Amino acid sequence: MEKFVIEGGRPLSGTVRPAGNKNGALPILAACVLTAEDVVVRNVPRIRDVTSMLNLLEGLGVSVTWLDDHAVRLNAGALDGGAALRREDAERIRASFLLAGPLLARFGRCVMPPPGGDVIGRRRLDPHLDAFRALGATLDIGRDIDMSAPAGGLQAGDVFMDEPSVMGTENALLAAALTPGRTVIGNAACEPHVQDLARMLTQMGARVDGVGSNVLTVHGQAELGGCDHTVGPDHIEIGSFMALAGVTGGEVRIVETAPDDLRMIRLVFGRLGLHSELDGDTVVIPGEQALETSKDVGEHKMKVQDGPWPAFPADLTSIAVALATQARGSVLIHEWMFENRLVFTDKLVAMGADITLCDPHRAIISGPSRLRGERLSSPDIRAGMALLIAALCAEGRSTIGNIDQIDRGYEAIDTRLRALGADLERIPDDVVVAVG
Ligand SMILES: CC(=O)N[C@H]1[C@@H](OP(=O)(O)OP(=O)(O)OC[C@H]2O[C@@H](n3ccc(=O)[nH]c3=O)[C@H](O)[C@@H]2O)O[C@H](CO)[C@@H](O)[C@@H]1O
Ligand SMILES: C=C(OP(=O)(O)O)C(=O)O
Repeated sequence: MEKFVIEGGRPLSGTVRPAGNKNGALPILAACVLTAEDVVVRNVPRIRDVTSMLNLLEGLGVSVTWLDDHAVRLNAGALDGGAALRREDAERIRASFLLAGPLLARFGRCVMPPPGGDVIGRRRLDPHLDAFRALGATLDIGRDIDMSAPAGGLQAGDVFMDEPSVMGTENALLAAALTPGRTVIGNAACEPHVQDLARMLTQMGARVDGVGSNVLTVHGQAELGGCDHTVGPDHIEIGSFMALAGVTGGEVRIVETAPDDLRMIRLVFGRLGLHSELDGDTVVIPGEQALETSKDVGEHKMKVQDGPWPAFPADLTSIAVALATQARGSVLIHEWMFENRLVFTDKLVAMGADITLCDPHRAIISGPSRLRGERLSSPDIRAGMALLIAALCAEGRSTIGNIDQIDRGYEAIDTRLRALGADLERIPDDVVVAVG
């Protein structure tokens, strides 16, 4: 195990290119199981969750060949449906469950161990299972979930999600793509990564209409072909770099973004006082901004609430909390999706932040606070990044343990932050370091 040692208080400045979207790459890699032909995926982020997904695929018999640092060729031609998912790999990531749709559609049966992922509250699988049932599957639910398609395979049909679950929609898309006929997915999620997967499936031969909306129509095929697909930029990582620039005060340029995916993030961060500009597809965060939260009409306290796309992303609420600690004024942050995501704010309080946790879903942050270096540990990917942001703007030295969590979703974050001027080192966990 390793930890980060951070000397805070330095402005970060320079240019950074976002990695490919973690939550896009995972379903896109899983989609290779749908075809016996080669699938080439480019702009793959080199993060732990991707390694876990590739281990799972290799365990099933998929051949995995790296073409360069970020491009991988996958071939699932040798699969016959006989191999089981390795339990320890499946339990490592939430996205392991994304293999259910492709396996069920191609082989008519799969046995899924419980998936892993961030422990940030209750995480339902019901929308996934409802979708498979709507396509004709029968399920035997124990600790593992054993799913079978009817004789002759899944049947195209009408799927209506009980909530716009991101991975639930992706699993429905993956299964429907290899199910001949027209499947309509209603109340679908439409995050950028869901859109990216739909575009890839279209390239493989299953046309998906309605991409970007909450009704997707999939024209599934009995066979799908290979493709060459490039994963889109990670808007959550871009939001994280924006907040980092804002709290440390340097000018940062984030190149090769998808500006349309950043509208809500720029709007909400703008209301937290963080001004950003677009220069083509580059996001520019000017340096030395005096952050100040705006008020709603009538002098009411500003509120940030996440929601399904195109609302503010749940995965950026922890980052928004860290940003708000440095803004003059106060803001209510309401993370209504996940029960435990705001629990980490006690660590920011220990650093000197003024945060009142009203209940597990709502926190009031008043700022600006002078943060001090602390001994910290990362409970999940985004809280880990929020703590890193806080440590980089704090006075003195901090350490952050359990950084496997950060490495799950952010590629070579220490190297990339050092290139922006951060004083940050990765050292073995058992080396004792004074903080403060
Ligand atoms: C690998 C991956 O892609 N993970 C992402 C995916 O997880 P995942 O696909 O698991 O998340 P879901 O969209 O299924 O649901 C998230 C949670 O919010 C609840 N919920 C969700 C939507 C809704 O309208 N009502 C509701 O109550 C669900 O019950 C669940 O507890 O989407 C989440 C929500 O954007 C992100 O935080 C995760 O990073
Ligand atoms: C919650 C997240 O990931 P996962 O769904 O993979 O646990 C995240 O990316 O913030």
